[in-house]
Amino acid sequence: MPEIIRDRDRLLDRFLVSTEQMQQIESKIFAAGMPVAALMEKVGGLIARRFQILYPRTTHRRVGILVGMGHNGGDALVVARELYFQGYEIAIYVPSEQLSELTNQHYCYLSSLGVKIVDNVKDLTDRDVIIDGLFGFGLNREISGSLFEAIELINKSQLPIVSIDLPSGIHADTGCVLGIAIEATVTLCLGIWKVAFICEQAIEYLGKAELIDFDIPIADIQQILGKQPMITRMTTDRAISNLPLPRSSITHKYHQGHLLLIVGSAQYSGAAILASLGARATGVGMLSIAVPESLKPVLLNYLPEALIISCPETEAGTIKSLPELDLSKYQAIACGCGLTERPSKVVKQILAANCPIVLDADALNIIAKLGTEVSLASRTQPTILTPHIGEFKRLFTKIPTTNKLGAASAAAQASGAVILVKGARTVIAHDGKSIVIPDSTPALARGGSGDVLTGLIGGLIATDRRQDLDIAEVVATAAWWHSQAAILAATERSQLGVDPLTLTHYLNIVIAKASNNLDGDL
Ligand SMILES: NC(=O)C1=CN([C@@H]2O[C@H](COP(=O)(O)OP(=O)(O)OC[C@H]3O[C@@H](n4cnc5c(N)ncnc54)[C@H](OP(=O)(O)O)[C@@H]3O)[C@@H](O)[C@H]2O)[C@@H](O)CC1
Ligand SMILES: Nc1ncnc2c1ncn2[C@@H]1O[C@H](COP(=O)(O)OP(=O)(O)O)[C@@H](O)[C@H]1O
Ligand SMILES: [K+]
Repeated sequence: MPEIIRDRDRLLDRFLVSTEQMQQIESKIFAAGMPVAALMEKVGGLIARRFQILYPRTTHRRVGILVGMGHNGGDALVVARELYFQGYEIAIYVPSEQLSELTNQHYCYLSSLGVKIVDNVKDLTDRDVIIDGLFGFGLNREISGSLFEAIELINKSQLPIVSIDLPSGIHADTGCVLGIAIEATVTLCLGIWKVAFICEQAIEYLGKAELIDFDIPIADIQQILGKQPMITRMTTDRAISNLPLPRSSITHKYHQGHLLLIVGSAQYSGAAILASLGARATGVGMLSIAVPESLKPVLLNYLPEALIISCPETEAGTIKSLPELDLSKYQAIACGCGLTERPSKVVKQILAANCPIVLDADALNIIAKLGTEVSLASRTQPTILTPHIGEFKRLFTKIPTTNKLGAASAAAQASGAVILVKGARTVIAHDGKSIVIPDSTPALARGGSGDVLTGLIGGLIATDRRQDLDIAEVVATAAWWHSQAAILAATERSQLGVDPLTLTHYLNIVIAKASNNLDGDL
């Protein structure tokens, strides 16, 4: 029986493949009897149908199509033929003379139909829209010569471009630009998300990315990627199912977790407020906030429900020491936002706590100075480090950062911690597995956004009561939540209107919306 479509969509959206894995999956399908030509026909048909919705003939009749020598070009030719029969006015440009067999057959048939074939890519620049079928995941070296010039010219034309599978020029496994790449308006990724779609260097080329499902059996995907794949994408249904929702009707505050935040200084009091408001959105049962004593009034003004722990402070307004505290009563501790690097003794004390701890910002710089691995060596409970790339370099001086996914997993392996590397695409690595947050917004690129995330992570860990939920899954859920709230806020207020305080207001709204949408699906 075919997979139930809704479940299939949800599962498919979590997968991420390398070129090699995609080729292995493809081989399985072909070995099982699916003819290669039939698959290309099916994929081309799906792309053509999607294209007609995105760019109807009534508004985008004149279509220019770039055709490469491999199967990406073959897909493009099937699309060309289908659109031709739907009444689009097609012109194709085929820069290579050596086409692969199947691609060549489609080319011959199109020629026989009298479809316009142009010799110069310039002749495509007066079109309404371009379809890019030059290279897919078969791109394996730098683009140069006339191909380079063709891509350059098409990019300059400012026409909308629909890329098939990948923007030509983007390497499927690294997201790197090999010489030059098509700047797509829309990219229709075929079958399974390729790694490039979560690489920061590819973001500006992908445009709006969509997955075109061509019915690869889930069992075949799982045979190659494993039942628990090494790298997965955090998706809406996955994240929502990880939240502490719905609550038990008979729960009480002491069953909803107790989070201790250790944050703030006179200089950075706002960071303490933002982390606290992030934590508040998780509904954590009890929230204790340790701050320098002079910050108590301002914190209470924002969070009257919080238990403020007034700490003795230095002349500079930083935490001097923690008062006598029983750390065993907290389900999680998050530390570092706005702390400054002075309270290193406090951070050392926290490292000895027998509960999960989240270290961010100044706490990261403190442990980097103490020696990251040495500092974490005696931890028995999970440690979560949430560096941006600058902090990461200080924490793990020997790990190269060109490949963020690789860097995060190397750091997780070296330290035993859960590593969350921030940025346009946040990555979470732990225990040989990585989770990527596939969607976000540059609206978050402003001071204070990260403080909100620290509070969210701490709050979610403290409230988590499920035994089966991996700690990295909880951390990734918080990061997904953070991005989704920013996306919603940016939609309603523009990318400029997502100051961190506003972001905290959207945290609960976005969850209510996402849960309602999922319920509506059922
Ligand atoms: N697998 C699947 O599940 C499905 C795959 N499908 C489709 O197939 C696509 C992959 O097809 P593909 O393997 O033929 O590779 P593709 O990207 O068309 O190009 C390879 C050609 O380019 C050449 N070449 C490389 N770099 C170059 C450069 N810099 N400059 C110049 N040339 C360069 C390379 O040359 P070679 O290395 O052989 O010398 C080779 O000839 C995939 O993206 C999707 O669209 C779907 O139809 C159905 C399901
Ligand atoms: N271009 C971007 N696109 C998406 N998210 C971004 C972008 N730039 C930054 N972010 C996110 O914003 C947050 C910034 O955190 P951080 O660098 O710690 O700042 P701060 O310490 O000032 O709060 C992180 O969650 C990061 O992933
Ligand atoms: K392409």
